[in-house]
Amino acid sequence: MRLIAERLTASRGSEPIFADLSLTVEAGEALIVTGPNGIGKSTLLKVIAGLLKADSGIVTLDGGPQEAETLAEACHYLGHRNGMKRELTVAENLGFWQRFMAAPALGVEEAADAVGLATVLSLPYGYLSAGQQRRIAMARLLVSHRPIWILDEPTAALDVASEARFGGMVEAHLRTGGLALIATHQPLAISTQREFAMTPGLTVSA
Ligand SMILES: Nc1ncnc2c1ncn2[C@@H]1O[C@H](COP(=O)(O)OP(=O)(O)OP(=O)(O)O)[C@@H](O)[C@H]1O
Repeated sequence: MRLIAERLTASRGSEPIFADLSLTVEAGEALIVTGPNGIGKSTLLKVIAGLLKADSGIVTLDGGPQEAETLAEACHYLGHRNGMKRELTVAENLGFWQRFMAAPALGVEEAADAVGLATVLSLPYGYLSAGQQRRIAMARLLVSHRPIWILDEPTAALDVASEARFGGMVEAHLRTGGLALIATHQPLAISTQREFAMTPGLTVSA
């Protein structure tokens, strides 16, 4: 499996953000997108996930799962927001995502346990601390199977132990043939990674 973005050009409003940007991510690999605030990392991830339309260029998945008709169906996207309802319990939130995404993988309890939070399942999500909320958002990646993980600053708000646990989660995902595209300002504990540095000046490739 290979994720290929070719000559992507994107803008927000009337503002050009990047042009002719190309990258490839292979199965088993994490591509880490870095660069200063406002350079366009989140925009790039949203375009690749199919959440924003590019002005031009194409994103393709070579050798992806046959059941996925679109790239969006083959990926988990975790943005700055966690995508959880504050009033629902942690278990209800994870259960919702498991049903919504289909392709169930770990059970809700197992996924919460994998992020070290098996004890908070019956609490309203809104009661959790910022770091705990982010960890439960990561558990969402485990309750259904998607071969592509697109993650925007996933470790913001995490403590050191949780950063290490996150690195282990991504490595396990890569070992089973998945791939990851991750925007971050922080070093990540992932051994199989390659950096894609976005710099001022609009044409880049990786
Ligand atoms: N909804 C929007 N409408 C208009 N402009 C936007 C919108 N969202 C982002 N932008 C602009 O697009 C540019 C790129 O933003 P983006 O969030 O992709 O950057 P980033 O590299 O992810 O930044 P950061 O490191 O701060 O998260 C910024 O100049 C930002 O102001």
